[in-house]
Amino acid sequence: MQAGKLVVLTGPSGVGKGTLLRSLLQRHPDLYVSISVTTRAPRPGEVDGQHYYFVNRTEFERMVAGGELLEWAEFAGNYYGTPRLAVEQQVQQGKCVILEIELEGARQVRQTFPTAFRIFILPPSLNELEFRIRNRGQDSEDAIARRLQRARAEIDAASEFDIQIINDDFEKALTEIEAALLAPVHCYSA
Ligand SMILES: Nc1nc2c(ncn2[C@@H]2O[C@H](COP(=O)(O)OP(=O)(O)O)[C@@H](O)[C@H]2O)c(=O)[nH]1
Ligand SMILES: Nc1ncnc2c1ncn2[C@@H]1O[C@H](COP(=O)(O)OP(=O)(O)O)[C@@H](O)[C@H]1O
Repeated sequence: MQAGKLVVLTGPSGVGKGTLLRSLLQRHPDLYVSISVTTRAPRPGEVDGQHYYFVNRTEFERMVAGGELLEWAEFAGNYYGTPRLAVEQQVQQGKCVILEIELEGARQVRQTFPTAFRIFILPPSLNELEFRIRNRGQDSEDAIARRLQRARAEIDAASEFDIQIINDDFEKALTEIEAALLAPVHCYSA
């Protein structure tokens, strides 16, 4: 793979990764955001092949065994993974590919693709994180508890990443991500 065109975006559930990415894509349509495979049930409004590829555990395990995933992890009781082929094809075509994945997956990518640029998004506080997850209104109490429990360990690992961005003021965080991708990663030109 071409060096420097793979970007990993990690941060606790509910910190705003998806929302930041949607805005980033609007401003920079040339970016390619990888579509993950998951065993999680679709949320209302989520479209198969657009937000995720929704599969059952047997199908997911078949993909793992077949080497079809660049990385994968279990998160809050479900499997999540990055389809390898699409990412490799997009990088070969010169695209800047963004993986929005959790900590274990990010660590795997560091082993297999050490030149990937890795960004960690932090919440202003754990209280605000919990507020955002609840306010989003998409998860059961059990799913919220699992996400918050995982959030603490993820936040503790933030220093493993190339940069840390606090998503407090949304526009400021977006501008910081843009600046990071513009300068060292060359995902697009000014
Ligand atoms: N390792 C890995 N994590 C993923 C992948 N896709 C999504 N995730 C992460 O899985 C976690 C749960 O995602 P999701 O159920 O959509 O919940 P949300 O992040 O709270 O909206 C998040 O931290 C995602 O970044 C993937 O392909 N691989
Ligand atoms: N800077 C911000 N300030 C306040 N709320 C935010 C901010 N960024 C995102 N949100 C909100 O937080 C919730 C979680 O965001 P989301 O993008 O789903 O998080 P993630 O993809 O990291 O799980 C959403 O309701 C979103 O609108």
